Amino acid sequence: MTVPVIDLSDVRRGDAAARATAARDIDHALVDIGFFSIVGHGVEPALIAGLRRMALAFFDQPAALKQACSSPEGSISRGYVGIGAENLGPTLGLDATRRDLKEQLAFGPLDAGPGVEANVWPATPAGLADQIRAYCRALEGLADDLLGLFATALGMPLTYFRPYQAGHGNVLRLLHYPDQRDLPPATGETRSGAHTDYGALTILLPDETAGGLQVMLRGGAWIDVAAAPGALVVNIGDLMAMWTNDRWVSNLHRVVNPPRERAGRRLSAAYFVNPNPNATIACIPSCATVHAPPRHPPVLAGAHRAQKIALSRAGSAPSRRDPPLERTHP
Ligand SMILES: O=C(O)CCC(=O)C(=O)O
Ligand SMILES: [Fe+2]
Repeated sequence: MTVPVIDLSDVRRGDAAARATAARDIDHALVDIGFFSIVGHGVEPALIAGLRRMALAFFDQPAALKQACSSPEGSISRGYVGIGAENLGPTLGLDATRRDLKEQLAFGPLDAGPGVEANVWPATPAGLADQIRAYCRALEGLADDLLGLFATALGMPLTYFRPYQAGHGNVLRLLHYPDQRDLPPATGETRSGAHTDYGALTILLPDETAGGLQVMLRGGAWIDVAAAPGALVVNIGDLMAMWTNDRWVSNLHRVVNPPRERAGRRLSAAYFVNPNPNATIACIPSCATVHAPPRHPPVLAGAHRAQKIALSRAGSAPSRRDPPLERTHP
């Protein structure tokens, strides 16, 4: 089994039949594996190349310059976070004591609004802020297109998810996994521990040259998430799984170390599409029946995310009351 590829070119041209086909293919992918990749997504190759170049230029700066953009105390997903400070294994209670061998730089919504935390804009490299803004604008549009297709796939009106995004909590996270010749892993350390994403969906710009991203099949085997040049990878997070009553799987994924003989770093950019923090996420009407009543109590989107971020920073995790890893089909 491989991660399916979905071409959005005809959908973006307004072809109704292509839209119905894409919605069906997305539904199958999200039921089976929780991941798919997209081509024909409309994000300009030059925008992607520019983002990658700027991100690498940021991470290549001296540590003191990066630390000057540190995530403010108490902040959720803003600014620079160094190696080992946020680790994904502990967010599920898996790999609770392991560090992720990555550093990151995160940005929230571009438009400040009530209750929206300010971004930390690095002064260098010059042009980074403009590049981030342009990429985030493009991905905001793509996220809206995808959520429209998700709504169609679930038999709901096209704009069903839009109100949940109005004061969105989307986050762009640039992720740099250093060359491991400079940073040999300690026993058990990997680029990223196994985790599920927290929100509605994630649009990942992968590093197709470096590899390393893997997703778990329902049977328990790990497979590589291979992406064609120019493709973006889409997966859903916990809140979308709850919304769909576990019809769709918020699947376990991780980033493994490169083989010892294959050096090199990995640069990826994850755009996390998070519902409004004050939105209540409860089973979508089309996803419940008398025989399959809602399985999850309603949750406040912001509270779920804050809890996960706290676990990623805690270094150890309490056991979860409500394990999200459903390995059976609904
Ligand atoms: O860098 C990657 O390829 C994946 C990162 C990831 O899964 C995450 O940060 O949630
Ligand atoms: Fe992830």
